[in-house]
Amino acid sequence: MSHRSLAARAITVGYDGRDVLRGASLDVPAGRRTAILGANGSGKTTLLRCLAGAVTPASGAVELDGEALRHTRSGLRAHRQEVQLVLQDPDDQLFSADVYRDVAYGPANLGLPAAEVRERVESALTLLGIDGLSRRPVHQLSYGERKRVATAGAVAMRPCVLLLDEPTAGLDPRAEVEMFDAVSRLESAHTTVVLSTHDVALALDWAHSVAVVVDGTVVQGDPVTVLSDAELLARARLHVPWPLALAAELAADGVLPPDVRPRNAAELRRALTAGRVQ
Ligand SMILES: Nc1ncnc2c1ncn2[C@@H]1O[C@H](COP(=O)(O)OP(=O)(O)OP(=O)(O)O)[C@@H](O)[C@H]1O
Repeated sequence: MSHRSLAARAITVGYDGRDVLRGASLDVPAGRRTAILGANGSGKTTLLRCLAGAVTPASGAVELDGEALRHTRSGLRAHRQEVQLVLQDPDDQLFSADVYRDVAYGPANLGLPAAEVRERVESALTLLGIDGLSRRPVHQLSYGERKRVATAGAVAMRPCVLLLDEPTAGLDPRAEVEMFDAVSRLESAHTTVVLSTHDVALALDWAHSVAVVVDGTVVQGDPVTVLSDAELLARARLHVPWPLALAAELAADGVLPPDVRPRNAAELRRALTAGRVQ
């Protein structure tokens, strides 16, 4: 398994004759963390579904390592071995009676030997910190537990790119930290991670690149630049993340220089003690 780049090139896609995305482009360079932000209904899930090959755009292309995805049976099958999507609601994804069988479903479907399926399931459950749930009936699990099981199912496919649709929505703060611990372990194992979220502070702190879905298109750039753009964020029904908003207020009070752009509490603290970030 190795990092691979994924991209959407000028895709137009909609439902029932109504376009959701109109010529939207997104770049996910290999190994770079990409966060997708946007209002409810803006098209984040639609974009992720296109990247995963689950929805076919009316025009434009999805490319993996520069090669256009072919929406044929074999093209999609090959794509899904490399790119996995974890849906926002785990109940849209889970269907087996118990956790083990659910996580094993994908690898077993690839026709892998039983020993390899077992090894993949066990390592995915360990990576998500849910070894103890292996024999539990899925319907008895809490929402947060089901979310981890759904993620383990995608991880067991050993994708090069993992797309996570709102992975922290509905999780308690500790579970959120644990989800990101799991994401870090995946990155160490050469999986490129893309996620959608409404959490602007999380995107600022975590991502290498931020993409805002707004008015049917995508505005992508480095997190500090994009998330300092109050006009863009207002159009997207988002707000400036607190570290940048607080630094701007402290700059207005003359406490910080105007060009300080902290990405998190630690950077803000450093700026306050040292006079500026870096
Ligand atoms: N299968 C579908 N059939 C018809 N319309 C759909 C379908 N899926 C999504 N839509 C519509 O497309 C638009 C974009 O939906 P999408 O789920 O991509 O948005 P989102 O940005 O992920 O929203 P949220 O933040 O609420 O999860 C919405 O208006 C939605 O109602």
